[in-house]
Amino acid sequence: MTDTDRLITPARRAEDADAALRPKSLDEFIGQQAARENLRIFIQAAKQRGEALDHVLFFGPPGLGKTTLAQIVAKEMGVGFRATSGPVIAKSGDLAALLTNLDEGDVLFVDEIHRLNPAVEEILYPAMEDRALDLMIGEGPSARSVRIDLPNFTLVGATTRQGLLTTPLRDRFGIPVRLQFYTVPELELVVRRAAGLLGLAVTPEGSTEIARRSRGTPRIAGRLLRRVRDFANVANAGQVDAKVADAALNRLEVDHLGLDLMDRRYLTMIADVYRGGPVGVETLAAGLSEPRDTVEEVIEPYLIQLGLIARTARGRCLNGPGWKHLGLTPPEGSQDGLFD
Ligand SMILES: Nc1ncnc2c1ncn2[C@@H]1O[C@H](COP(=O)(O)OP(=O)(O)OP(=O)(O)O)[C@@H](O)[C@H]1O
Ligand SMILES: [Mg+2]
Repeated sequence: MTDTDRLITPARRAEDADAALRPKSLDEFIGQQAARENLRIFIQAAKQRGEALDHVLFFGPPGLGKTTLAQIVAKEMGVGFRATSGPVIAKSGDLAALLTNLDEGDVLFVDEIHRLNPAVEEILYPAMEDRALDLMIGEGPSARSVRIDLPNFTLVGATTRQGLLTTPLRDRFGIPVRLQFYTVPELELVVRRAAGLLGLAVTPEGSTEIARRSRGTPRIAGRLLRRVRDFANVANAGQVDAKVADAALNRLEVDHLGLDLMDRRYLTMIADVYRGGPVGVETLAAGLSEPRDTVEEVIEPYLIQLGLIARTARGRCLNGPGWKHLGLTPPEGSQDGLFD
């Protein structure tokens, strides 16, 4: 099983008919209250001054709403939205073409901005700072640089790996926004809103059950809701209540915390093979046959959020709640007590 095969992966999957469920305005956007309130003020101020919004960087785990917010920023500013992504921009010329084709005030959205190649990134610095493009014309001794003015634009970057951004790039974003995992009550609202859009009847207990198992992630909430709907339809259940949701999610092997087989393999490996740790992430990744990135970006953040494991300088450790979730008791002398 690779990560993208998992029902509960936060990564995009083909089945995520994202467009239909995507909130279209700041008012419609659920949760991330601090980020939302700040954005609202910055947008209002920029509009009052008749300026483009300062450059915005959204960072945080997959599926929390970075792309959605980027689109909302453009909508709320009343400007055009152009989207691209780090790995797609191969040459500096590609970026130059994108930038010179922007209209005044436009949002240029660069997804996975930590994956820009360094030559392309160089072009971005003067573009962000002075809204200008420095192009080299000719080669050798006769080469000269010409400066082309760009329209005022807003760069909106998104990344799951803020730590991989170079400092000069990170420093050029006036508005850095960290997205947080959603609380269960927030995810209940996400589920109810999505159910409304899908024309599906869900009881409050049904939405709680789905929300609790959605790993703090609206993308997963939407996906689980669609799967639960399939079970409900086939079972001729008039509405999704806690029982219908629970039965469906158990069948899908998503447990009551939202963990699946991969998470349990990860936890079990630390418990059984490494007596609760500490164990290095490389070792765990090798044992699970998963890339280290997947382990760090996809599997661990939610387990840490739940307090089941801890990342320490010496490696990963299973915490008390982690042992408990597996139905095991920590061996004598394990690291457990430290992280309870
Ligand atoms: N605040 C929210 N309220 C309701 N639905 C949301 C919210 N945030 C995200 N969603 C839903 O979750 C889906 C995933 O969001 P989005 O694509 O913006 O995540 P992302 O952070 O860009 O993920 P990735 O890192 O994979 O690009 C959206 O299609 C949307 O339906
Ligand atoms: Mg995205």
